[in-house]
Amino acid sequence: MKNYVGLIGLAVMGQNLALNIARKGYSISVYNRTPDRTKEFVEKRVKEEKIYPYYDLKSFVESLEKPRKIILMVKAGQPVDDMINELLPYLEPGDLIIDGGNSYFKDTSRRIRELKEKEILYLGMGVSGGEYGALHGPSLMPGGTKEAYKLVEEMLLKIAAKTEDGPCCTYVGDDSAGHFVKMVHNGIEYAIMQLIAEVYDVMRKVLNMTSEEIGDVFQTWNNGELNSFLMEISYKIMRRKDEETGKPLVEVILDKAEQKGTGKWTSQTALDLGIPTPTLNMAVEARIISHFKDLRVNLSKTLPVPKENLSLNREELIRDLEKALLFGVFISFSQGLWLIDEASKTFNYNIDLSEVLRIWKGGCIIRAKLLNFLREIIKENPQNANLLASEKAVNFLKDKIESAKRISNLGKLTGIPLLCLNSALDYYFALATENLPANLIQAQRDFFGAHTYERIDKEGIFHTEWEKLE
Ligand SMILES: NC(=O)C1=CN([C@@H]2O[C@H](COP(=O)(O)OP(=O)(O)OC[C@H]3O[C@@H](n4cnc5c(N)ncnc54)[C@H](OP(=O)(O)O)[C@@H]3O)[C@@H](O)[C@H]2O)C=CC1
Ligand SMILES: O=C(CO)[C@H](O)[C@H](O)COP(=O)(O)O
Repeated sequence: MKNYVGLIGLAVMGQNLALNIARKGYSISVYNRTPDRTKEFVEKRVKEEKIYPYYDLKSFVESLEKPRKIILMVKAGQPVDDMINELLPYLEPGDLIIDGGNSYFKDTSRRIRELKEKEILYLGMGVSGGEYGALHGPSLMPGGTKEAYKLVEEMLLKIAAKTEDGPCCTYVGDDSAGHFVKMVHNGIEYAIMQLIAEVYDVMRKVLNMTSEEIGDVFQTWNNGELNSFLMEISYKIMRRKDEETGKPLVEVILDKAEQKGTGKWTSQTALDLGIPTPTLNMAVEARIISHFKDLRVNLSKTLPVPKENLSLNREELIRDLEKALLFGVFISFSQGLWLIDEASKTFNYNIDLSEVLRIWKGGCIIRAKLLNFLREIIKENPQNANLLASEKAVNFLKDKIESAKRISNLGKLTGIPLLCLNSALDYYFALATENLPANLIQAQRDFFGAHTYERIDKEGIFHTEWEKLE
């Protein structure tokens, strides 16, 4: 008897995804580069499940029914190419490789191209939900050919998270569409995490709230419009005590945020495609700035930061923070969706944004109650991916903008950096501005480089001789 599917890479994600697949009734062969990890997995975590370990790639591939379906859950980058190259001698035309890691979408396009020549099918599949999601139901974002997707559709729908709107898996689109959407998902994830961190900073520094008190506020918010996975884990984090010191664990964690690349790729891609995503970009910048801990410690002793003593109403401020956070989260999603839509047109992905929002509703890290509302907006006007153009968005943001402004001003008065919130506000103001000062930019460009400009009062391209050249 051959096994239905194979999975390579038994770290956090691979182990849990393999268990999830097996628990849905599929027999699965597993392989990991380091054999000890495979042994440990099978000994410690596999019980009744039809999970079969292999210690060499040839017998792993031979254990699979044809056409073979092999999921890669290995480190993104070169390891994916290495594994594909090691697998190729054992594969036949019609076999399918599914890359479930956080691969860069351009790598995925290249791999699809290269493997097509060998008649090997390939899906680039974003997986979101961390280890819990992988085990109990992640959000799955597969992209590639329909033919490849059809081979595994039934299994993917079974292992994905479920919501009232169906399984959190859909055929996202052609080529690297799946990995593109997962990349932007992560860009939005970075922004929401940073926005939550910023309101946390205000609460602890301006209101002198304890971590436990902040946890209580976060929990209350999680019962309302801000209901989301990231809000939920944040209140749980606030309450966790460090076993060694008895202090809230969050208070003994060093303030240097790491990153593996997906947020940075989102910003780089947005710049390449010419779509503004300042809030997502600022979340990346915030992580980069956080990394300069020693420099910050030194500069904090020398750089003057004027701070005002303010008498504030705690309840009012907390209400403002909640609304400001909602404002920032909405803006972050709207920037990400616009980027996905532009990529869909540029790369012919054919992505249905409403479906993307649907499959983000469950299992994934950015799942949030707000997604229902965003879907309503997109469904109302599928041709316009810019959420801010909808009347619903105008009404939603109307009562949040003042709160966001007050929090932003408070940040200035107290010297608290609010990179994401401020950028969300400025993005909103910029898009709501008929006359930006870009006329001066054009004049400057024309002055020093004869780059020309357009005029507001007549058609054409113009150049001025700003100074006589001798
Ligand atoms: N952790 C998370 O929350 C999430 C992770 N992802 C993505 O899923 C993928 C797997 O993530 P995660 O489980 O965290 O594991 P890691 O990203 O830490 O990768 C570890 C796995 O990759 C294997 N590996 C590394 N280099 C090679 C190589 N050159 N050849 C073969 N195998 C190699 C390791 O094998 P060995 O044991 O031999 O070292 C191990 O199985 C990554 O792309 C990640 O970005 C996606 C969503 C969430
Ligand atoms: O994809 C994920 C969640 O959706 C992974 O957890 C990823 O590692 C998060 O990105 P980073 O490590 O850069 O914070």
